[in-house]
Amino acid sequence: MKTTVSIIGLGLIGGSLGLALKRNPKIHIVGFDRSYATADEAFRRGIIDTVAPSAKSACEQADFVVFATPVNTTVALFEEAVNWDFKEHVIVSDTGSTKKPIMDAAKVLQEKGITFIGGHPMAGSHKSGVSAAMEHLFENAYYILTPSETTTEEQIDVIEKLLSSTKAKLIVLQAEEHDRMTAIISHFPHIVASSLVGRLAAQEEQQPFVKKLAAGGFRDLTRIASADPVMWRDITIQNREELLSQVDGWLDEMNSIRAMLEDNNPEHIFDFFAQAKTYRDQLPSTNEGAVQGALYMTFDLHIDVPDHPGVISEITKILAEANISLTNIRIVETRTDVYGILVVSFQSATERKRARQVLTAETDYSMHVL
Ligand SMILES: NC(=O)c1ccc[n+]([C@@H]2O[C@H](COP(=O)([O-])OP(=O)(O)OC[C@H]3O[C@@H](n4cnc5c(N)ncnc54)[C@H](O)[C@@H]3O)[C@@H](O)[C@H]2O)c1
Ligand SMILES: O=C(O)C(=O)C[C@]1(C(=O)O)C=C[C@@H](O)C=C1
Repeated sequence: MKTTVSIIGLGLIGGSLGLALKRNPKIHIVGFDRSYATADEAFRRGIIDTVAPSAKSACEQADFVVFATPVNTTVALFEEAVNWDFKEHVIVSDTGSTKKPIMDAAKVLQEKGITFIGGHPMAGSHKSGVSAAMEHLFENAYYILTPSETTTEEQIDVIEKLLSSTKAKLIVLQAEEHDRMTAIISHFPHIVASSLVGRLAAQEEQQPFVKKLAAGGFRDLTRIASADPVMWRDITIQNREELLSQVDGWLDEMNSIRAMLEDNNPEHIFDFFAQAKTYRDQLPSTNEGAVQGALYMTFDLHIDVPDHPGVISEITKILAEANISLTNIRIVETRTDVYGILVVSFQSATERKRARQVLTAETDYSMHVL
């Protein structure tokens, strides 16, 4: 007998979860998305085994349900779900980036005897939608579970077993501590990234050339500002209190930076950067085998390539023939000589190592891992 898992919302996270759960041959996946085109793509890509006609129908046939919708939608769906006939032993979970409001909203289900355990895989991307879904997305990432007071050890064991094929590091946290920590390392940094982009846009009129100068540093720092605004609107609304406290801390920090600039003391300025460097350098890194922490990790390979047409297809052909998938490819346009730098990103350090080996064997380009 297969376990039926229903996924509601088949975007980046729901789709990636489907792919990871499909590694387990004993799982049958039913999917529902409000966009039929998305559900159809999920089916065609083999992410789900069957498309359900409604969220209700998907939920009523499942042993395990995961809501992978934007967090305010998940709350609204719980209110509807009170009237659905879930299986008696079902475990319901979600993937939302906030946990306390989701746990509160799930109380209506728990009052009906339904087991709800909150979930949040700490891995993602600025890309959204089913087309961005990846089987490996959660590997080595923390996957936070937030049980309620009534959750039993046995129920935690069941959900941990079900999610084991994600190869994520499952950990249990209280919803409140989850929301405090994610405000620090994810939600507030997202606001800062979007506001840096806003500052650039606001000053473009006076400095029309400025955006062309926005090179590596600005792009690295603001990549996440390209994420889906619906998802981030919902997260911001749900984690407002923690975000207000982060904004207060940031305003204090900016005031002390202002004072530092007024003082113009080289030692203090050095210390400011040195302390940040020391702390940043000891955070989980992109090294082989490292755990994917709160920091999004890309496994980039920098390749010095001659600036001639066809070079990208040469590289991608070699990689495709070796069955190595890449997650991103871009040219860094900071050079003015005849060589450019092609940056190719992979899903893991192992894939990057293999890519380097095959490219070394088949080309004479120099390559660097920064
Ligand atoms: N993107 C990330 O980096 C990330 C990481 C971890 C967790 N999360 C959380 O996971 C959830 C999903 O995020 P995502 O990045 O996959 O978003 P996404 O936009 O890629 O996918 C969301 C999907 O939900 C569908 N949907 C919306 N309303 C629906 C409804 N009423 N019924 C059925 N389907 C509906 C959409 O059509 C879409 O396919 C969010 O709660 C988000 O906070 C996101
Ligand atoms: O890497 C990114 O693009 C992300 O924003 C992923 C990220 C994060 O902040 O780390 C975003 C929200 C999720 O809840 C979890 C992961």
